[in-house]
Amino acid sequence: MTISVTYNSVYGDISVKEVLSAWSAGFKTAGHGESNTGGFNTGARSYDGEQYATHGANGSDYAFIAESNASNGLHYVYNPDLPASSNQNHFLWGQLDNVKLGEVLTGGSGSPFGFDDYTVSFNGLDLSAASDAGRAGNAVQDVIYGLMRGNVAGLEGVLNTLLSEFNLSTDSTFDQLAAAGLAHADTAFAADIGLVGVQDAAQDWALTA
Ligand code: HEM
Repeated sequence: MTISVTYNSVYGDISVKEVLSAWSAGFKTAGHGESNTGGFNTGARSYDGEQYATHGANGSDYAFIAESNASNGLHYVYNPDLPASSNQNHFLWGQLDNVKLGEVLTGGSGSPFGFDDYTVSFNGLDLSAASDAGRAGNAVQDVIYGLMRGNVAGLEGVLNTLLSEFNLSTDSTFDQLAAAGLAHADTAFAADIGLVGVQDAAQDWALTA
């Protein structure tokens, strides 16, 4: 599957790396654990679904959505019988296709996650991990647990691998990705920003991306 990127047109002349780093700074850290578990689209205490999302800590609105194109394609293993630190505990497996970054998380508890303000969606990441993958050497875990701590290195590595096939990298701007046919700007996002209460375009986009 080829990578495809949908970005808010206001970020067109900014590099992928700069946008990731701005998101990371805004997200701070989710401080994951009992107090900030994040959740699956299927429900607050569920461990499986098509999407897993969480937002930053300390009042940050920055958030991410990890998404599978497969029905019920992402699974979290939480086994209270194992120590929390066990490699076979607290890990994410399944098929990870898309990572979306933005601000002001919406949805969840049975409905699809979205954002009031979209930044970017990286689609076609094509990562997967088996049910017994554990944490070590699990690319799905590396990318998502990284983001949960505001660390974009795992995602950036995956993007660089995919973009290098096209002589592009995370140093490229979104408009350069678009010129290569890998990305498209969504001007509807830009129009949406600042229009308080108008969320339909963002929601539609979330469902069709
Ligand atoms: C789906 C992506 C998720 C990943 C990659 C993930 C990963 C982790 C990791 C690596 C830890 C640290 C374990 C340690 O102390 O070494 C942890 C802790 C924890 N996670 Fe998750 N987690 C995810 C989602 C969730 C969800 C959906 C819940 C609950 C609904 C949850 C509940 C917890 C709790 C309660 C702890 C603290 C456990 C303890 O200290 O005893 N996590 N998680």
